Amino acid sequence: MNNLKTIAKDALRAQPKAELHVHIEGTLEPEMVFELAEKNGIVLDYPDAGTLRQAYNFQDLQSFLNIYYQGVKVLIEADDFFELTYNYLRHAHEDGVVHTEIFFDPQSHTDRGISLAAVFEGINRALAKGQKEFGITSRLIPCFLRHLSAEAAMETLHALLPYRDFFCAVGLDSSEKGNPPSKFSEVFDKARAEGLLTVAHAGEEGPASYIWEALDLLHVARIDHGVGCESDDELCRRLAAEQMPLTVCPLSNIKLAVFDDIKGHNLKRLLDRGLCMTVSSDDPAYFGGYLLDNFIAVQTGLDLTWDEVTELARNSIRASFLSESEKLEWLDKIETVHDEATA
Ligand SMILES: Nc1ncnc2[nH]cnc12
Ligand SMILES: [Zn+2]
Repeated sequence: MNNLKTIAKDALRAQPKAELHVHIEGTLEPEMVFELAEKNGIVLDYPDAGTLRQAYNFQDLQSFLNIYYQGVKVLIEADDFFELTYNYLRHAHEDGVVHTEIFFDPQSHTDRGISLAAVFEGINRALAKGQKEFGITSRLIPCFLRHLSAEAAMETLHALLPYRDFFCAVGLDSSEKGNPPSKFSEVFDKARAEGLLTVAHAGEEGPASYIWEALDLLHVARIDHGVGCESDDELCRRLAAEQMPLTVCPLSNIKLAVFDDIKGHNLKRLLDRGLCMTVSSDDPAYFGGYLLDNFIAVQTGLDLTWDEVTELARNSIRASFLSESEKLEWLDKIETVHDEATA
């Protein structure tokens, strides 16, 4: 099987995949927004879930974030975080996700008076249940909100450290333009001194220089998005030489107008240049698709071959924070699925 035009969905689902870029708050479906708002006595600006969904018409990252931070406000109790995370895991399992590395935004909860204890308790309970029921393994990555100050990020890091056993890395997200990685170099220095890995959103809407900064100042293990690298040949050569993973979110990029349409997306062009490309869903409740939908979108939109799709699956495992032995196990399974499908 060289081209997946006819059997894409089942084959794509069967291929073991890791999801490396998903914001748990971005898996909050409108129906759950309303259910939790009612339970927690929160008044919403929209009459019903359908109307809220219709408002998901974004011009850019900021127009999305304005609605996303409204939605977050319905999450109050540990049980809310449990339900949110468990629903995502069920969806991910249906899509053939075997391992997931989940972002969350501590400041968007603590700034509303929600304790980190409640956030970690709810999410961790769901992760344990998801592993037991679905066999999905996971890591957690709290992100600093880059539109807030470096001091606030440092305070957040200190508040997170008592929960150090529950996360493996820190990240950087929110409004990119005007908030370069360099603003957070001290916080990331401290995080690395604590033995944490680092990742950062860079080159989603921002310039290639932000990707250089994420590499050289934040010493990231992965670049989240990174599609803005294409304008800088030297940067592309470096990313390829270092096999620095990019966690690319195709449907997100279309919804937020980073590319006009999927045919213009640079995932395949960058794959052809030897970069370590991976595919993720970012905020699936807002962008019209979970991981499998993203794989289908790029496979059909960019005419990816089965070999190219398999390379995306391999890269997702290679770029994950699993142990080397766990990676080898999944890479073996990916080869088996690949060979069976091509036999
Ligand atoms: N796509 C995205 N970019 C930056 N921050 C985010 N937070 C949630 N989704 C995000
Ligand atoms: Zn993101």
